[in-house]
Amino acid sequence: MGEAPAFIEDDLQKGFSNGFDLKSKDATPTVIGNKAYLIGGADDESIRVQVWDHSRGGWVNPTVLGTKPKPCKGHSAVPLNEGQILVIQKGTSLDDGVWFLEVDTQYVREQRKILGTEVVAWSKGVKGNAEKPVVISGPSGVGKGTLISMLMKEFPSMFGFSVSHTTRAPRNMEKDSIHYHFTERSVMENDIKDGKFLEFASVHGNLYGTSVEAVEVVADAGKRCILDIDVQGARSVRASSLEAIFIFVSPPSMEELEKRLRARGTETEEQILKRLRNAQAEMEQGKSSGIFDHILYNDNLEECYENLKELLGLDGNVTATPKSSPYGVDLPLDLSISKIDQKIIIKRGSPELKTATKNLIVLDLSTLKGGAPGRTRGLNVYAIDSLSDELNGFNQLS
Ligand SMILES: Nc1nc2c(ncn2[C@@H]2O[C@H](COP(=O)(O)OP(=O)(O)O)[C@@H](O)[C@H]2O)c(=O)[nH]1
Ligand SMILES: Nc1ncnc2c1ncn2[C@@H]1O[C@H](COP(=O)(O)OP(=O)(O)O)[C@@H](O)[C@H]1O
Repeated sequence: MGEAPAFIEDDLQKGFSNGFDLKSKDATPTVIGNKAYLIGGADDESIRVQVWDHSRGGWVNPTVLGTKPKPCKGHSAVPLNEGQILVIQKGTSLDDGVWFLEVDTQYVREQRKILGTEVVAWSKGVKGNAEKPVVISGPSGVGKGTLISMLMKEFPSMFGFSVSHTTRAPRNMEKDSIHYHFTERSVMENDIKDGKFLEFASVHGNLYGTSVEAVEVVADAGKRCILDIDVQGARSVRASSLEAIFIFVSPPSMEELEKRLRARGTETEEQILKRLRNAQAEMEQGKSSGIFDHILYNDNLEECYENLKELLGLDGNVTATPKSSPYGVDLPLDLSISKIDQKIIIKRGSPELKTATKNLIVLDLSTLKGGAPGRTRGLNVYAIDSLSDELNGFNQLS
């Protein structure tokens, strides 16, 4: 698995002229298809990646997307079947040390077309049960914010709000970095150009957007992400790799919507009229675009909230998922890795060492969700005493 084919062997014989220290074990390329990926040799603040493209017969410096892992004292790389390379950093904590380098996923292929260059993308692996993020859309004043607040209040450890960026001015009670990241248009436009946004849209004359970081922060906390975004944003997210549940909140009537918007008292008359005009189009798109999995009618608030909970599977006795152990554990410098189906076994100490109690850490990759841009969620991590019979005959990788 992942052994260097002849073309790589030839290049190794000749010696790379790409500045990598091939005496280091970490400089062994990982092969996927007819390309080899050399990970290592930090050039600045992050780990460097180079690609050997056999069809072009040369080394390529790819465009590297995503938050990059910090340089570390070494790593093990394991090719996965899904166009990804699992990179486990030695000498770091398990929370920070599990990364996926996407080299041929749908996102990477799309970006390759857009950018016209070789592309790879980093995505950090995070624990948790990988419940799908929840996208909530609907016209201004329908009650999205109210419903989300109720959910966050009842299930604070389960949900995390994706704090959007906006160029609109803050309302009286709104706090920067809690309700929105209030931003200058020029700053936000530059950040969009730099690929920092998962989606963005112009809504009611202002720019709004979800940064990749906004959803990463929630995933890192092991929580289910809630996004309050407009229909255009929902369409972009639908087309992305985020794999969310899409809910459109509809008012009982346009008259009631206007009443709520006016009663909220946060907008000028001009802004209210603009929001009501846009509401017509949003209602049509919301109900007919095929983007949304569910339409929720917000007539009676309590009833609507109960329906929302039912959609999210929260209507029974729900307890927060316990944090999976052994997070907080350090990945030692002398670890060895094996792969059995969808499980990665990390053994502390060299392969020859006898396994001590709880010396094996299992990374179960079978429930992974998401990926670049953003985190790879659903990493299941646990410690075991010894390899059971079913795990016998595993394939030593490094
Ligand atoms: N596309 C997109 N829309 C957003 C984002 N954040 C908020 N919105 C939408 O922008 C619209 C206006 O939001 P806001 O100014 O808070 O007004 P409100 O809907 O009346 O509370 C709403 O439809 C939000 O769902 C975002 O990050 N991306
Ligand atoms: N079912 C409902 N019945 C009456 N008023 C509601 C209902 N749901 C929300 N509201 C009120 O309507 C106003 C707009 O709600 P809000 O959550 O701010 O909407 P949005 O976030 O969709 O713009 C708020 O004053 C809120 O208290």
